[in-house]
Amino acid sequence: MTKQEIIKQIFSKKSYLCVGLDTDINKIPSHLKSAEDPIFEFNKQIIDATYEYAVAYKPNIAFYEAHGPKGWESLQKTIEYIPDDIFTIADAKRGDIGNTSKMYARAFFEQMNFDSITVAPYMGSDSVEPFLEFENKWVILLALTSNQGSKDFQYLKVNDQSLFEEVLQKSQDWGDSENMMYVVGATRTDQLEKIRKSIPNHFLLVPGVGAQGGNLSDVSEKGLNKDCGLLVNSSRGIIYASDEKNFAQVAAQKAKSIQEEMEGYLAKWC
Ligand SMILES: O=c1ccn([C@@H]2O[C@H](COP(=O)(O)O)[C@@H](O)[C@H]2O)c(=O)[nH]1
Repeated sequence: MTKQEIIKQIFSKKSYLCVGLDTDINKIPSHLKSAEDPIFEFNKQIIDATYEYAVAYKPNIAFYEAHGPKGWESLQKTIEYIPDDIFTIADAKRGDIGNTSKMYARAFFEQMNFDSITVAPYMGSDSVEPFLEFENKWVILLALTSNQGSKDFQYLKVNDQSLFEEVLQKSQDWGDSENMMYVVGATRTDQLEKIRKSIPNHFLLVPGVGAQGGNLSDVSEKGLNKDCGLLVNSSRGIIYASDEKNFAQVAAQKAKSIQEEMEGYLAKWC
């Protein structure tokens, strides 16, 4: 999917919501557990209910890998079910020596046809570049993550700046705002203005609103640019809003209320 296609979706739906499909068999409503593929059945109903309000879906690959071959099958069915006009993110956090990264890229871009994949920058340019060789596919590079442990390394000083700033700067040599986005946690808004200044045109994937306590208003005020430039993810806050039979309806209400808030911010800041 191209940047222009992403922007078109955002302004037509008036939403920059990404729904995270972190589907945990232990958290899905009990009436679905007798289905042939409960994980896919849950995802299907969540997608049907939230499609109107979302521009992206982000299955976190760990939740599927944990079930072995059956989990990969649920993931494949899920990705095939997501409508073509929706941006898809494989939250896989991959990255290895070049010839291995190439295989990861083939798995997620060719076999599963994801639009994008999250990649860890730690192994450097040759671990990221193989993902950038695919046309209309995106690398979403981890920059400043939402978890507590981000403080262990990401703020360490390197060349007079924080390591995450070094990642932002150095990676400008690898790709551009047409094929690279960055992960910046919603719990890190104290850095967001500065990040937006240093990469004015890139999209940011922002996880951490909802269950992790990040604030959508703050993220939007500091992170929006003229093209929107944000995909804000919520997983548990939407998909597990209810564990009753009406879970999909409740998920839709949650997604709708986030979309309505986003509509206001788009009108104000873009
Ligand atoms: O910095 C990061 C990078 C990735 N994630 C992932 O996003 C979702 C967040 O889920 P919630 O339930 O909305 O908290 C999850 O898949 C994480 O692995 C992140 O949270 N922070």
